[in-house]
Amino acid sequence: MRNERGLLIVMSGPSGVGKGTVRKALFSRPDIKLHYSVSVTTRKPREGEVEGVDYFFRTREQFEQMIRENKLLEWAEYVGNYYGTPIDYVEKTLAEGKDVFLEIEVQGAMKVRRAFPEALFIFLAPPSLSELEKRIIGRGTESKELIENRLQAAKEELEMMDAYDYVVENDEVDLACERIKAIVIAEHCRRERVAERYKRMLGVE
Ligand SMILES: Nc1nc2c(ncn2[C@@H]2O[C@H](COP(=O)(O)OP(=O)(O)O)[C@@H](O)[C@H]2O)c(=O)[nH]1
Ligand SMILES: Nc1ncnc2c1ncn2[C@@H]1O[C@H](COP(=O)(O)OP(=O)(O)O)[C@@H](O)[C@H]1O
Repeated sequence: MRNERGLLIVMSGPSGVGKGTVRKALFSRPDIKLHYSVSVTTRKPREGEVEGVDYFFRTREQFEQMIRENKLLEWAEYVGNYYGTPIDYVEKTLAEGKDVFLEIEVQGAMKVRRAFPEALFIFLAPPSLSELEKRIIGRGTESKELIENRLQAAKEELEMMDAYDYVVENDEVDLACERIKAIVIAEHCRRERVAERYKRMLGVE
């Protein structure tokens, strides 16, 4: 029986690369058992987004209160809105031995690295910059000005790729999911082997 803490998996990537799409595809597969941490945001809901499923939608005042009360594992301001990870869900789920999946931007991911250096960091990358631009524009959820801001943010985010443990190309959604699954399985195996070797060295079981 596994009674160790679960694995914290952090996925980032530039706006429009397909993080939301890949995450939803991952969570619709019965062969991958991850637990999604729903973030809090001050951004307005997009059409079809559901409170408590896509995000917890809050006012700036409510969000700032959560910061003051230390209810967030990390938070960041991104293109004019706050985004943050509720700490209680992450702690509780990891303690139950379950793997938690965060889909967050790069500044927040670096804060998670400080709090959870053992977490697994995956960067979702586009096949090309022109394909990325096509996807941001093609999604059609933002105004022209916001698209410009997101494209600028995306270029800065791409520079952070080096800080991640793995880079996964999102050329096709199913392939990206397969790669993430393979990384998570390999990481579990590696960590279990390391723990076993260490216990043997100490002479404990
Ligand atoms: N730091 C941080 N970033 C988040 C969190 N939740 C979502 N994000 C990121 O905020 C950025 C904007 O998210 P969103 O407005 O939903 O747009 P989209 O991901 O580009 O479709 C994305 O890079 C998300 O990964 C969070 O809890 N913390
Ligand atoms: N592998 C892919 N191939 C083609 N289009 C994709 C792929 N992944 C995502 N998309 C499309 O790109 C757009 C942005 O995807 P989205 O998941 O909203 O990105 P993000 O959450 O990273 O901002 C959407 O219109 C989505 O359907």
